[in-house]
Amino acid sequence: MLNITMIGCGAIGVAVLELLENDTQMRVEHVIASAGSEALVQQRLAAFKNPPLVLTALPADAHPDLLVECAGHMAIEEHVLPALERGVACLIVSVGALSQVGLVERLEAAAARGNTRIELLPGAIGGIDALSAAKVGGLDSVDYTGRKPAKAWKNTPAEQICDLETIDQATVIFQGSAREAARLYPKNANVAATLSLAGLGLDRTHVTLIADPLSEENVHHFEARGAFGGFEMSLRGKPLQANPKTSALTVYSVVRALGNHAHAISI
Ligand SMILES: NC(=O)C1=CN([C@@H]2O[C@H](COP(=O)(O)OP(=O)(O)OC[C@H]3O[C@@H](n4cnc5c(N)ncnc54)[C@H](O)[C@@H]3O)[C@@H](O)[C@H]2O)C=CC1
Ligand SMILES: O=C([O-])CC(=O)C(=O)O
Repeated sequence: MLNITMIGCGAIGVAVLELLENDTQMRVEHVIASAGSEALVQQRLAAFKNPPLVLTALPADAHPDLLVECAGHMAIEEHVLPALERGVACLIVSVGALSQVGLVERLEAAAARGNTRIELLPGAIGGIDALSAAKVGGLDSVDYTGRKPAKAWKNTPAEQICDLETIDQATVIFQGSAREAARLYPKNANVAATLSLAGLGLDRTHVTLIADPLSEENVHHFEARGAFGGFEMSLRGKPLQANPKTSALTVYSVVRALGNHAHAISI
């Protein structure tokens, strides 16, 4: 039985727990919540038959098989770095955090000292296997467009560019590098950062972000060209009801990755 600790118990975390509730090969034993939110998290877990224990940090004597982050960018510094140092293998969805200068190197160094590994999950996007394979032969360009319903851009700098309540057509709210996208739209820049890390890097990956009042999906489209040829992919993700900024595929990506650690064959 794979013993898992999960950081964060919001839209992704609760949905992952629901999917794993009756699994016989893996179990989330502990959930790490932000200090002060323990009661709220307990409430979210009330309907589970056998809920995980809620903590605010990984206890010093705990050695889960895997620590999976489903919380947000701050959790990488707070929980993932120290867990790697202690030799706990980590999986993360908040890949956008890695656009902070120096964080990739710090994670690598912590994992090396702990003799363990960190895995960056594809989350809301697909095709990362093909993109990172294409990188081996050399890439010329990677262009990404993220299109989401207008309400998904609430509380972001998009509010200074257009009135999200009243726009009646698709509006470009950002064009630039993945590095700048991550700085301005951290909660929506995980896909851009993942494509950058798999492909041409944060400065050479071109990003366009669109607020679309006519869309009910989170559409991630990218086009890559290089020595291998070219490919493009469009993923029309359904947003989670509990958090419209997050696509449902992210939940399934976490469950798939955990399953790949628990099962004899990984795919
Ligand atoms: N790679 C990808 O494609 C995607 C990645 N994400 C990432 O996943 C994160 C979580 O997404 P949702 O579940 O939709 O968000 P959410 O806001 O519904 O839930 C996040 C939960 O984590 C908790 N949390 C925040 N910081 C924490 C910390 N330092 N320690 C412990 N708990 C903490 C919050 O209190 C909240 O309950 C997002 O912030 C985003 O960075 C989200 C969507 C796609
Ligand atoms: O679609 C999603 O779930 C999240 C997203 O765009 C991102 O973080 O880049």
